Amino acid sequence: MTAIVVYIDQLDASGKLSVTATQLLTVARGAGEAVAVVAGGVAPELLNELGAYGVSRVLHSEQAELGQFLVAPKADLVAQAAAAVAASAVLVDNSAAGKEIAARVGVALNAGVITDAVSVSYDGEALVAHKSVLAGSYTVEARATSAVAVISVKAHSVEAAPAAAAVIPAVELVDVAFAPSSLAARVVTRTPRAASGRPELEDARIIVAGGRGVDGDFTPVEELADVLGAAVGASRAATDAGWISHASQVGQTGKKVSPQLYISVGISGAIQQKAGMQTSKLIVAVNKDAESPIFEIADFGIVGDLFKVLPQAVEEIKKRRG
Ligand SMILES: Cc1cc2nc3c(=O)[nH]c(=O)nc-3n(C[C@H](O)[C@H](O)[C@H](O)COP(=O)(O)OP(=O)(O)OC[C@H]3O[C@@H](n4cnc5c(N)ncnc54)[C@H](O)[C@@H]3O)c2cc1C
Repeated sequence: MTAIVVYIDQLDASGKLSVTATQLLTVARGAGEAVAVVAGGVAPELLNELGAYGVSRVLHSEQAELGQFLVAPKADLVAQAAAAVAASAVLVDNSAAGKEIAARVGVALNAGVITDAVSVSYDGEALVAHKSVLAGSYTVEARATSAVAVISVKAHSVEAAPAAAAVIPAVELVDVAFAPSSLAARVVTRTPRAASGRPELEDARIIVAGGRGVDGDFTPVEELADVLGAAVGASRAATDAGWISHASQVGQTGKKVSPQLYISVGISGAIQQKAGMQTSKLIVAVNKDAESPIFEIADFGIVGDLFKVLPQAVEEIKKRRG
C-alpha cells in the first residue's frame, strides 16, 4: 500500500490535532497508508489521536532549527520523511506556511504541486485534487503526473472520520539534514496574537464576514459570530479601512475559505471577494441593495439593513437555544 504523508505542526506543543489535520488524515487513510510527519514532540494524547485516525507511522523531529527559523526547515523535514517512506503523496493545510512547505517539498522531490484544493478524492490509482479557478468561474480536477504529488488542501475538504479500528502508530525519530539556505532567516522574536476565543478562519465551520456596509462597526457581525461559534471574516474594503485586522481578509489577496456556512454581511460580492469564499457549502447574504452581485451566488439572501437584521437573528438564535 502506498504511503500518503500528512504534515502536522506541533511546535506549539498543544498536543491536539487541528480540525484540518483530522480531515487530511481521513483523506490519506482512504487512499493508502496514512503516515504523519510531525514537527515537534509526539505527546501520548497526540499519538492516541493519530492512532484513532488510522495513522500507522509517525515520523517526527524535535530539532531546535524547526522552531528557530522560518518555514524552510519544516519543508526539509517533510521532504526527507516523505522520501524515507517512499510516499506517493504529501498533504499539507492551505495556510500560507502550508503552501510554502508544499512548494519547497515539490522542488526537493521533483513533485507536482497543487495548491488551493477544495477537496481531494482517490480514483483508485492516485489522489485527484478539485479546485475552483478563475475567481470561481470553473471547477477543475488536477492530478500530478509526477511520481509524488504535493497537495495543499483547504479546511472542510471532507468530513473528518476516525478509523473503524484505532491502531498504535510506530514512532520514528528523523535526523533532518537542513540545507544551509533553510537556515538563512532566523526568527528573532515572536509576539503571540491576542486570542479572540473564536475559531481560526481557515478551520472554522461557520464564518460571518463583514464589509464596507458595517461602516466601521463590526459589533453586530461579532455578536452573530459568537452565538454561532463562528470565525469573523472581512472584505478588503473593511480591512483597508482599518476596521479589522488584515488577517481577517477573505478573497483573492486574503484567505481562501470553504466553510459549511458563510454569512456575508454588507459585502457587495466583487469578483476578488468571491474568489476566496465561493466554494463555501452554503452562502447566506445580508445586503440592503437587492441588486448586489452577492445575491447571484447566495443560497439564501436577506435584503435589509444589517444593523436591523443581525440583532434580530442573534435574538432568535438565543431564544431557540433557550
Ligand atoms: C488586485 C485586487 C485584489 C483584491 N483582493 C480582494 C480580496 O482579497 N478580498 C476582497 O474582499 N476584496 C478584494 N479586492 C477589492 C474588491 O474589488 C472590492 O473592492 C471589495 O471586495 C469591496 O468590499 P465590500 O463589498 O465590503 O465593499 P462595497 O463594494 O463598497 O460593498 C458594500 C456593500 O454593503 C452594502 N451595504 C451598505 N450598507 C449596508 C447596510 N447597512 N446593511 C446591509 N448592507 C449594506 C452595500 O449595498 C454594498 O453592496 C481586491 C481588488 C483588487 C483590485
